[in-house]
Amino acid sequence: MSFTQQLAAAWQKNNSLLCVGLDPDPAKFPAHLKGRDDAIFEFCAAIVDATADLVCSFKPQIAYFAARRAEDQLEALIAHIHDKHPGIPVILDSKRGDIGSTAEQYAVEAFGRYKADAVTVNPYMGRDSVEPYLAYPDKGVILLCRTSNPGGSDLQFLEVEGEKLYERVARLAAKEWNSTGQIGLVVGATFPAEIARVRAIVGDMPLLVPGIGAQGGDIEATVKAGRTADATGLMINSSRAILYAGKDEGYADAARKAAQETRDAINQYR
Ligand SMILES: O=c1ccn([C@@H]2O[C@H](COP(=O)(O)O)[C@@H](O)[C@H]2O)c(=O)[nH]1
Repeated sequence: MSFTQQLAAAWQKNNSLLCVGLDPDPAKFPAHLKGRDDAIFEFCAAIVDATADLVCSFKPQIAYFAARRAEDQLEALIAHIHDKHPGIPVILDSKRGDIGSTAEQYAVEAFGRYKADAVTVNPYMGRDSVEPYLAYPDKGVILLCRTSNPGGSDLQFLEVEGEKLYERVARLAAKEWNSTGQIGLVVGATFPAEIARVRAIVGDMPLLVPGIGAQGGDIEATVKAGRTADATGLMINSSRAILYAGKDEGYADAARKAAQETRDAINQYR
């Protein structure tokens, strides 16, 4: 099944637009995991198992694994998700971007090594830097468009021939680069007006929306701005607010409770 099909099935099966982000920071782990060689895997796998029936996708952020030489635990975690929770797509958040020959290697990293179902890509280097990922027909390619951080406006809000740069990215992605239907876009929950603008440009394209929870984005405004006519179209990501909802050995239960509340809050406005 392709990423797009898996996502559509997970939206329905779990009645959820929530994407749980896996950003493991050992400094925030409960005491019983500290010092263990496999702590990152154990921490994330427990969160995954506790929330898998509440989500439409998981999004591991590669920096949290690579910074601690824990890429093997990232591989094991993605294999665990595929094995124990088949049908829940995994988006590798690596935000790669480079010339075509190097992008080919990044695509092998995401889809061959890690076996992710989709990858985040920085489209700043243009069409040929995105094409190598599109060579994997079953995989999703999610381009940065209007990011959730305040500094995103420095470049993404620049006027380019009568439109903002993020609007140009959305238009190119939807009208010129997406002949295979694999592309999605990242649009921050911290900017609901721009979510609505992107939705108007791209039709039903899936949007990955980080920025609720720890970054303070408004759930109601996000859902109303980004939902499609069939009340889907969104993967609304929350990482820290779910991962660190509890501090002690009951952290996975606390994460489940936070995920359930977040999913339900999202569903109120679909
Ligand atoms: O514009 C963007 C693109 C990616 N992210 C990533 O999403 C999560 C957000 O984590 P929270 O703890 O829910 O704030 C994180 O992995 C970022 O790298 C983003 O925040 N904004």
